[in-house]
Amino acid sequence: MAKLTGADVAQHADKNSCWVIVHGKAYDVTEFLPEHPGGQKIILKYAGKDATEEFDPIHPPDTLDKYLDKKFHMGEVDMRTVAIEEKQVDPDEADRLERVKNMPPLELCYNLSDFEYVAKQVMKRTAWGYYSSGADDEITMRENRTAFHKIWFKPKVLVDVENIDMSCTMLGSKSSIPFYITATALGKLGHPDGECCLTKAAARHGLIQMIPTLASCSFDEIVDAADGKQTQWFQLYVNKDRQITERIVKHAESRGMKGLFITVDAPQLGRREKDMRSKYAEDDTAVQKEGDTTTIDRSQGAARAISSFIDPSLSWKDIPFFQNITKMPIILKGVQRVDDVIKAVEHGVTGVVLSNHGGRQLDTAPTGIELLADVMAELRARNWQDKIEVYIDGGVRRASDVVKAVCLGAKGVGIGRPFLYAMSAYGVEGVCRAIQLLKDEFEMNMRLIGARNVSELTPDMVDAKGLAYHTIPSGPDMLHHTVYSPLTNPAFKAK
Ligand SMILES: Cc1cc2c(cc1C)[n+](S(=O)(=O)[O-])c1c(=O)[nH]c(=O)nc-1n2C[C@H](O)[C@H](O)[C@H](O)COP(=O)(O)O
Repeated sequence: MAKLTGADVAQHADKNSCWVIVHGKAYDVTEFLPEHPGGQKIILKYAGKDATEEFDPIHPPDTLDKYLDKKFHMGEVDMRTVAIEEKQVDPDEADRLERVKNMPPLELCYNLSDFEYVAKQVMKRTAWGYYSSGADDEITMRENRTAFHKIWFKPKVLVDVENIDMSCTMLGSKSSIPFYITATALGKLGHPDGECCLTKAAARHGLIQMIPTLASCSFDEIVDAADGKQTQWFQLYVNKDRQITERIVKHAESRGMKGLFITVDAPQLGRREKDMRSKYAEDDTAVQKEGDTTTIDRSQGAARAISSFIDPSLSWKDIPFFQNITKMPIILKGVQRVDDVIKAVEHGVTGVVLSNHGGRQLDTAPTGIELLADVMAELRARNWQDKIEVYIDGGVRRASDVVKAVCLGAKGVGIGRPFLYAMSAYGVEGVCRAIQLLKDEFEMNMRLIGARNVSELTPDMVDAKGLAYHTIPSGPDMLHHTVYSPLTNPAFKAK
């Protein structure tokens, strides 16, 4: 079949007949226009043209193959005949680079909050709205942070701590330190190289990276960006179509993934108002008009736009399906109760991540660190502590948080937003600096607590009684309040 030309596609450039080109193929999206969660405007901007650059940061590469009926796949386009729109740098990217120029040099970032401050200045609104948002009133997102402040160290003195070994193993793979880069979607919203930035930094620092299902970079791009020696895990959102899921899992295993993290806390994505607000501000066709009876909720931000495939019927009865299709260790990511950890052991999974998705799902769900203390007590009471690897994530911003989690029994700790923030202005170098800052803090903390290696970080080195008390308002957390509050931040006022 002859290829289409740019002129063929350009004839379909309005609401009545709208074709776009993505990765050299033409798609008729006319019927899809009113359903696009991101609104119609953004698609019509590229009607009859090549939309690849706009499409890539938000949509996993196989989105159209998976979700647009084949009858709307119009065929290959001879890209030599497509008028190059003067290939200008994406205007958002030009703006980002302009803002980066006014940021402090990387060496002036001394902690992860510095990166958060810089990211807020540098990122475009949709990126900051998406990355920084938590669900509803963001109580859990804040509690993720303050929970660590309720745990106090009980340091030992006069321990010979000249030689410190921070290394550990997680799921049988070596890591230079007991934290990993966790799965966070849409990496290209914050930086044009997306998740590949995280891959390169993880390789340089001997860290494990968890690759998200909803990455902006394709899965193979991320694996190809690895150095061939580093360990990568795969985070899975289970698709309603189990055949798609099976294909994805088998491919992940064939590419060398050393762990399958099944996300179990998101049968529906949480309601994140900063994400929604930035979506509205960008494109008011994304909201339903008077009399518009379609049921699509187009007011959601990037999150809902990309997650309609997730299967809300996923349940414990599905665990054998996964155990049959892969030899990878299976970890349930997003477990939030002690009795579900017990069930996980009984179902023979290898591990759990005690997590509330960074506070982006059920608001006032418990924090991973608080749950960890209860989980380990129950596992030890049954002498099951060696039957399952327990991880936590959420709100980790200091190495002392990692030390506390390991003392309480965590095998390792996932860190999300800080690496996105570090990447937004400084790319790979930013993520490497963030990791190095944590390593320096971790080594110092081990010396000061009196532990020479990770196995000496034990429960008797912390006093975690304070975890039982949920945050008593202790006055505004000005650092974060000024970063998050829409009241002090005009950028978040809807137009
Ligand atoms: C910050 C962030 C987190 C996301 C995330 C996207 C962002 C921007 N996304 S989300 O689009 O669905 O919400 C994912 C995801 O793809 N899959 C997942 O398992 N967890 C997702 N998480 C949760 C993440 O894996 C950690 O649980 C969380 O980031 C840990 O909290 P901190 O960010 O405070 O470290």
